Amino acid sequence: MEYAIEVRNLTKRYKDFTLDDISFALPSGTVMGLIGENGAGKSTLINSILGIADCDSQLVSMLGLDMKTHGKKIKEDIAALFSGYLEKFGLPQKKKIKKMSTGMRVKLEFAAALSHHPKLLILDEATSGLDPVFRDEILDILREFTEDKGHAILMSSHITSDLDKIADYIAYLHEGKIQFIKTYDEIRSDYGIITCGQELFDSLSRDDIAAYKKEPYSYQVLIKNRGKVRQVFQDIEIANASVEDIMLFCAKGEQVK
Ligand SMILES: Nc1ncnc2c1ncn2[C@@H]1O[C@H](COP(=O)(O)OP(=O)(O)OP(=O)(O)O)[C@@H](O)[C@H]1O
Repeated sequence: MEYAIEVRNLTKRYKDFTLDDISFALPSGTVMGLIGENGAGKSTLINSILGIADCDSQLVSMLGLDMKTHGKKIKEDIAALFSGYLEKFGLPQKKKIKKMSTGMRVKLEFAAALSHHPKLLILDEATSGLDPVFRDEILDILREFTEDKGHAILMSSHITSDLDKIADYIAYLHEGKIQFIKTYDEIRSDYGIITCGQELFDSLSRDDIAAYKKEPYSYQVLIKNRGKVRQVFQDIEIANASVEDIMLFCAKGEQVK
């Protein structure tokens, strides 16, 4: 399989934060959504991959080339967009551009980035601050981009509903560590939510509980081995867990010890 991005054992240490031993591969022709709460390390990961931040790694390769030895060539074939891109990089903002709405400006940035015909797009919260109509237009542009099987996208976003519409894989980063990288099919078949009382909660295998929330008279349980739980408990109701549910459970729920 050809990979648009391959990262092995990437670690980046700040004084109070460590992006810890990250490994993943993004197949060509696919879109990976990078999610995680504020401060989880999404921008640090993207900046490390792009060489904007120094990091330790065994391998960072993009479009089949090693970033250490072919950084210049790789950068010709990738486009990276960040939130507030124009401001951040001090690009000339002519009056006409200044007068544009945020939505128009972001569309312009995408158009400019794509006009170089990149093979890989790396987007860090690039659509944040846009209303649903503009975000939808950007998603259409991204969908068109991925129709070419030689193209790929890595995009961080807090708007999980956007990722639901476009991503093939979801990578969930929590406190500097990758919690999982899964396809939507895997997420649907692996995870589920059970609302239950103490008795059922106690009889669930601890290995099958990803996280739970205790409510006054019941438990909300995010299970992670849905098929196995279903085999044991044939009559219980298991609701589907969205990517947002999983994030909320893992970030705010309790873990079994
Ligand atoms: N240059 C830096 N020096 C020291 N610490 C940093 C630096 N850049 C980021 N950090 C820390 O690294 C952690 C991860 O930050 P990062 O911006 O990667 O998270 P994020 O997942 O992108 O968050 P957000 O969703 O809020 O953008 C934070 O605790 C942040 O304070």
